[in-house]
Amino acid sequence: MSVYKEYSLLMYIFCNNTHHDDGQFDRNEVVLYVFCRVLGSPTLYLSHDLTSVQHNSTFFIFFSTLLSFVPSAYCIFLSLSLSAKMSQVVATRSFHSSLTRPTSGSAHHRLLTSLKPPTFASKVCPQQRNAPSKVRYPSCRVNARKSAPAEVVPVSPEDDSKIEEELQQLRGMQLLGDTAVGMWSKPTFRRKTKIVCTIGPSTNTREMIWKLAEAGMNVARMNMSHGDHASHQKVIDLVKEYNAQSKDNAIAIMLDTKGPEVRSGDLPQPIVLTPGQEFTFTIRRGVGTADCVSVNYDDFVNDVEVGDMLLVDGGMMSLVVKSKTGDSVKCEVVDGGELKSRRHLNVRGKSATLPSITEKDWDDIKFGVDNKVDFYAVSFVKDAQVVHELKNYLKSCDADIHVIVKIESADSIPNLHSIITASDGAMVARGDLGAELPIEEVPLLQEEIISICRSMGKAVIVATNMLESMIVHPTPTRAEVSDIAIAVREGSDAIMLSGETAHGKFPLKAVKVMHTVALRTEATITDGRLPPNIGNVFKNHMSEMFAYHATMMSNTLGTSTVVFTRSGFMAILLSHYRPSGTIFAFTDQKRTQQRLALYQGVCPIYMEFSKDAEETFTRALDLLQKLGMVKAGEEVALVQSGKQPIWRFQSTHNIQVRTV
Ligand SMILES: Nc1ncnc2c1ncn2[C@@H]1O[C@H](COP(=O)(O)OP(=O)(O)OP(=O)(O)O)[C@@H](O)[C@H]1O
Ligand SMILES: CC(=O)C(=O)O
Repeated sequence: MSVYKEYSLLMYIFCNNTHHDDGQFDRNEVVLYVFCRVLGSPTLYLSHDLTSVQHNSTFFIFFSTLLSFVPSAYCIFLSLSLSAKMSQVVATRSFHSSLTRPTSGSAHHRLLTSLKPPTFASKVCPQQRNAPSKVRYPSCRVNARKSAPAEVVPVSPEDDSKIEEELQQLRGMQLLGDTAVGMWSKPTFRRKTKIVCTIGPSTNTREMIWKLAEAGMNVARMNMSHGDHASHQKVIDLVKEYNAQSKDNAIAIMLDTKGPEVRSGDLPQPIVLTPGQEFTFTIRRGVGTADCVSVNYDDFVNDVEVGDMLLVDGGMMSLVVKSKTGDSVKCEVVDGGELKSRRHLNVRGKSATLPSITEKDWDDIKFGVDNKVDFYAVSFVKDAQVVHELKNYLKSCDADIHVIVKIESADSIPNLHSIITASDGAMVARGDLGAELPIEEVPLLQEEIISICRSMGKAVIVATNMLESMIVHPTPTRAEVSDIAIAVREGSDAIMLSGETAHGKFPLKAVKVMHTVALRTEATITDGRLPPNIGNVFKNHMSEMFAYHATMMSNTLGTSTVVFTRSGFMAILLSHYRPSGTIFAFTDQKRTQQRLALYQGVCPIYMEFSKDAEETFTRALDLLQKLGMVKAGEEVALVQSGKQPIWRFQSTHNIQVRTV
């Protein structure tokens, strides 16, 4: 069914309109192209110089756009003598006139393929020309050129002197202004992909939380499989204390539920398993001998069958089931190793028949509500029902906590779309995923989950083993570095450190390596890549259109984006379009600032809003300049859109290009 929208569009452009003989397009033409292309509405074109209107390429775009989409549209050319420094586009939606909104993919395609010169189309939305209908294989365009020297920090974590040099240089910025410069003076300020750090015995002190934040941590994760409420409370309090002190940086808090995981019991000391050896798992409590250990799940004996392959510790060891009794499962060791306390047990190809949210999880979830955490990472989600159940519970508590589903169970795979649709984002939990499913499926599923999340406008985190060797070694393997680069190129919002920061020997170095590799990789991605069907999710929402066009403008003009948000909605929406410049998200809500820390490309900044829009804009741009985030004379795309209007009518959305 075609979508009919009723609105009228008034487009006006005030700008220093320059004429280009070289066939290149200027800012006005970009703006015109962008808006005519999709809105297809009566258009008023104001220009101080009609020759620019007569320019062949402009005519081409103008008429091909209007005629191909909107036969009834009309355009008016006016010649004005304007040289204002600001170009402004205002689209006003009302319900007085009726026009068809051209949103069909084929129309888009027609327009894009008819556009000349091609450089323009490739500048504005190159990803659509090549977009496959289903992303199965890496589709990103990577330019092998070197990144700007200022953005390259040393790759080797050993090279602390160079890192320190960079930190010193950035710290110098603190002298620039009188506001706290926490985030912006750290080497995190241009990295778009966010870093999640699991906090554990290596990092649960005040000193380490501060150092992790300075090194680039954006989200602190607490794994409820370990520790108790008292130890997690201490971490939450420390992160909140850091956030309160650091006016311009915020660390989000993520509570990761234990879920229905099956683990072996406590052992007085590690047991060495050798291939061919007989070994027994029992549901009897408190057993921990050289050839038998307890399992924490009473139905374990019923769930496994003779011939099943058991994976211990994410596949570090494996055993085949040989026989069963009423309370025990006898196995033969296939791949041996050292069995320590409380290790994960997975049955290849099977998920445990436990509910996704256990009693312990509900207790932990309540703990999260009381402590106003930002995200739940829900383990072993198998279907969307459990997400609805949790969301309903959170609504009943009036708790504003976002739900990230962990994709790690074999049963979740057939339900990926419905699970992700119900959630606020997903985590590719590769540890258990690679144990429940054949390991070679993991990279393919990672790519697919990222692609689904991107097309649905949901956050996505890639987790587990990213720098595993750095738990004990100060340098990463080359394969680990490549793994980070792949997750960044695939477009994940965040990448996660687990044991590396929880109990590793080099937690800070691990964060620095992750930061450096992500930053270096991002510098090779030349333009924002839109997932092919992202528009389908929000197609009825005007904000989506403005996020899309703001992204195209920002990519074409090479600007960063400035947005003002209370709920975070518009900043998150913009993030999903992955503009190539930074999204500076100003908010007057601390919770929103904290939550936005997870989203790719978003620099969340807390600032009181004034009643006057213009005054707030000026203060925001001044602050960015003071912090060294933008320079005088630089242009930024300032977006006013979203669900909750601030300083505008519900029906009026804006993109302005402003010169700082
Ligand atoms: N709060 C904590 N207290 C004590 N140890 C912890 C804590 N958090 C993590 N760890 C240690 O760090 C290791 C790695 O953390 P991670 O979050 O990856 O847990 P995991 O048990 O390996 O896997 P999963 O993420 O699937 O629960 C854990 O196995 C545990 O030994
Ligand atoms: C993160 C996690 O739970 C996993 O990889 O299994």
